[in-house]
Amino acid sequence: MNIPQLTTQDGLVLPAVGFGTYKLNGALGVNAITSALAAGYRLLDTAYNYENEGAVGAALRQSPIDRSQIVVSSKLPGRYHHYQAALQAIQESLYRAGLDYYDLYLIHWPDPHQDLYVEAWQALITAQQLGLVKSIGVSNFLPEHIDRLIAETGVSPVVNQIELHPYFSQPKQRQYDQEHQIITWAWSPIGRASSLLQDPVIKGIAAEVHRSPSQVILRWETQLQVLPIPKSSHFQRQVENLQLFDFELSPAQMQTITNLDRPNGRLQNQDPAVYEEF
Ligand SMILES: NC(=O)C1=CN([C@@H]2O[C@H](COP(=O)(O)OP(=O)(O)OC[C@H]3O[C@@H](n4cnc5c(N)ncnc54)[C@H](OP(=O)(O)O)[C@@H]3O)[C@@H](O)[C@H]2O)C=CC1
Ligand SMILES: O=C(O)C(=O)[C@@H](O)[C@H](O)C(=O)CO
Repeated sequence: MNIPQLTTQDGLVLPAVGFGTYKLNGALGVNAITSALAAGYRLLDTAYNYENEGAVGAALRQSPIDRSQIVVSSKLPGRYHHYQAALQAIQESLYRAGLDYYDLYLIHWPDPHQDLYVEAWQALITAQQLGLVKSIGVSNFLPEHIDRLIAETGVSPVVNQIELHPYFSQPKQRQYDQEHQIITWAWSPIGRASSLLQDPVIKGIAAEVHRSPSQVILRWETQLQVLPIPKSSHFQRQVENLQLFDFELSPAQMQTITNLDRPNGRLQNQDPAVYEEF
């Protein structure tokens, strides 16, 4: 499958759609991730807190695809934001996966009340210098958090992974990321299979373009220059969620979907200004 590519400000080449692995654990998880690689995914998103970096590593070893062809990304939990703890957690992440490097490593949440994310960022910078990770980024960071990282370390994240779907389309954060050459990734890009997939507006456009609701949403994200990371444990859906590049949404269809944005559109009210996850 021919997937377009995006290049980060430090030269990391990313496929325009990746594979989310939250809840894909154990042998069933390994099977689902192996199946995703067979379907054509070349970007895997995991996290220390998903407790499945081992499953990701096992799937990578089972796959005939060379490691160098796959972008593997993981995330640092809030309980390891102190510098030394963060460096050890990144090493532990690698041991769990059985990898000698991650292509990308993100701070999972800023946890602003704890206020250690700049220290965590300094550890990610060191991990990159040591070759443990090729590129570094953040997740769930607001402009004020990224401004501080840049002001205090001089190093910008290359990726910001945030909640983004038609009910929560994040225009301000997208604009900020774009102005700073940061690639925005969409987590829960199809709204975690909530009522979004049944939305009559989405279903109407899906009928117009002869695609599924999931494909319409993911295509809308890629046309916004956002990189979605849908998760599915089923091969057919994994394939469906990759088949996004042989059709196009018109400007009017794009705008109609963007208009679905709601002020309280988050799935679980996880506002990074106040939400903390450890
Ligand atoms: N950085 C962060 O804080 C966060 C990061 N993430 C990352 O983002 C990834 C994706 O988000 P996630 O929350 O998993 O939600 P998604 O929006 O990817 O939705 C996943 C759900 O949609 C179902 N599904 C997938 N494809 C289809 C389809 N074509 N038609 C109908 N249903 C479908 C899946 O079911 P089934 O598996 O049965 O097919 C699953 O229930 C995560 O896996 C994780 O890697 C997620 C949350 C927070
Ligand atoms: O899945 C993730 O990456 C998370 O950060 C979690 O917070 C997730 O959003 C969740 O559902 C927690 O209930």
